[in-house]
Amino acid sequence: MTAGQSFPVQKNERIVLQISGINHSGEGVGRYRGLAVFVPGAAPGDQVVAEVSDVKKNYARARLLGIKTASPARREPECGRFSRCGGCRLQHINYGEQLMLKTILVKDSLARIAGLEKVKVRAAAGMEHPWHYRNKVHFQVEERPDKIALGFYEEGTHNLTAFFNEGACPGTGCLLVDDELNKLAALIEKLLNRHRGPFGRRILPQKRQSRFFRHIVLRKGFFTGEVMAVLVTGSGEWPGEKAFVKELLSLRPGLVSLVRNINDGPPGVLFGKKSRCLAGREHIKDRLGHLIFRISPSSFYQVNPVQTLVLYNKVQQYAALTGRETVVDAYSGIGSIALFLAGRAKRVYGLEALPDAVADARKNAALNKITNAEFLTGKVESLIPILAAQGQRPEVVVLDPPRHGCGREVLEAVVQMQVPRLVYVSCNPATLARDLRYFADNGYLVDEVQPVDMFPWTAHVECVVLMSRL
Ligand SMILES: C[S@@+](CC[C@H](N)C(=O)[O-])C[C@H]1O[C@@H](n2cnc3c(N)ncnc32)[C@H](O)[C@@H]1O
Repeated sequence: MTAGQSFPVQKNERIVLQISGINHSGEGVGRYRGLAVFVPGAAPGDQVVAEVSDVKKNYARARLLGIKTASPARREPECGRFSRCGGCRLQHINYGEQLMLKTILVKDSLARIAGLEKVKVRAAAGMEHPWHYRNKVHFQVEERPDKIALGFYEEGTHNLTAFFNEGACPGTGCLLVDDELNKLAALIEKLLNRHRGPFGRRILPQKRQSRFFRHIVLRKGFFTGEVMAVLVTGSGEWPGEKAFVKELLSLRPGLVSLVRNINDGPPGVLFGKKSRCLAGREHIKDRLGHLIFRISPSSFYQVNPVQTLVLYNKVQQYAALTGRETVVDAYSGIGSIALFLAGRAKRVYGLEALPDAVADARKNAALNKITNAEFLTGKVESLIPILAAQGQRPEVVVLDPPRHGCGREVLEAVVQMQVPRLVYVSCNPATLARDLRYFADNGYLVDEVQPVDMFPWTAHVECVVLMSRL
């Protein structure tokens, strides 16, 4: 809108809107008198009646009141908690259409943010069975006066949607999570209630920060079946701990790892610094392709193992190694990409900030008898210039940063190294587009983008990108 112009819609106005796409949060998008209007719960192809709830300079947001004409892409959401629980955003859209929308989302981000309209974006690679794919889940714990409940917070709130032993679908858990982990979570909730000690009864729900039981994190080695449970609690004595452990192990004798993590820090931080193994070992193992990985409670490990193989195979294809190359895997986590590529490279360096993950990566190299991989602890920002100063000239650099993308220093250092081939793995199309613009302005051709659907039914999409130095 330019100064002096009035807005095409007013707050509380009812409008009829044709929905033509989705935004990066999975909300339906339509245009009303030229203004983009976002409608949560609307599907592309719907004609909806909506009430405007918020008007901003470049867009408005509206509440879905009714559907005048339903899109052929609509489906009945599978989960009774859809739209309350903030996890899934696209359960009302059929899976084939979702994949198309995610491909378009990536294309649009590259065009709109980076001006890269001509880049080849392949169709998003989807799953054959897109349910119960998550090998990791993190439940919030709520201490109510009457019980302890596990669940997820509703979008942007601290209201817990409980997942087990109550409500519309008791015991079903989350449809994205591995079923064995759902069952384990339901059992843990029951046993926490049985062995909770005096804490829950003392604490009022509004004082959430001071709650003793904070989170339950469950992980499973999808290809090994090994399961880990981490109970994140405050530092106080838990009188029921021994009885809880004993009963859990008698009911789940195959549990490979049971850990208590102590966290007295602010509520936004998942893990504290101290952990104690309550049973079994402090890690689990998983297999990816021909490799075995050990995974510690706090280490990053991709959550969709089936699609991780699709992603890593693409990375391997784009890296096009012949056995003579030096490869840098920046943001290497527990070393999975570095080790995946090591068999086809002369030497691989993994760069990672988290000491626990680097320790896992080194153990993973030994476990797989890989001797040409070296893992360095520190920020990629400082490690890449150090490698460059040592005279390393990698033929391939893989970048797999967190959602906020690469720091400017990383982009500059990679360009200065004159790396012939870059493979960028991203979980955020917006920061990916920003970083690709930088590479395109500094001597790189963006050859191809492959979106991979790591998170069906959510609005997230992962991408692998190949770039070559002109
Ligand atoms: C998206 S994960 C990728 C992990 C790994 N490539 C994989 O596929 O499992 C990003 C990783 O970057 C690490 N990290 C975040 N910021 C970093 C930085 N500035 N320097 C080095 N590592 C960083 C995180 O600890 C995390 O392990």
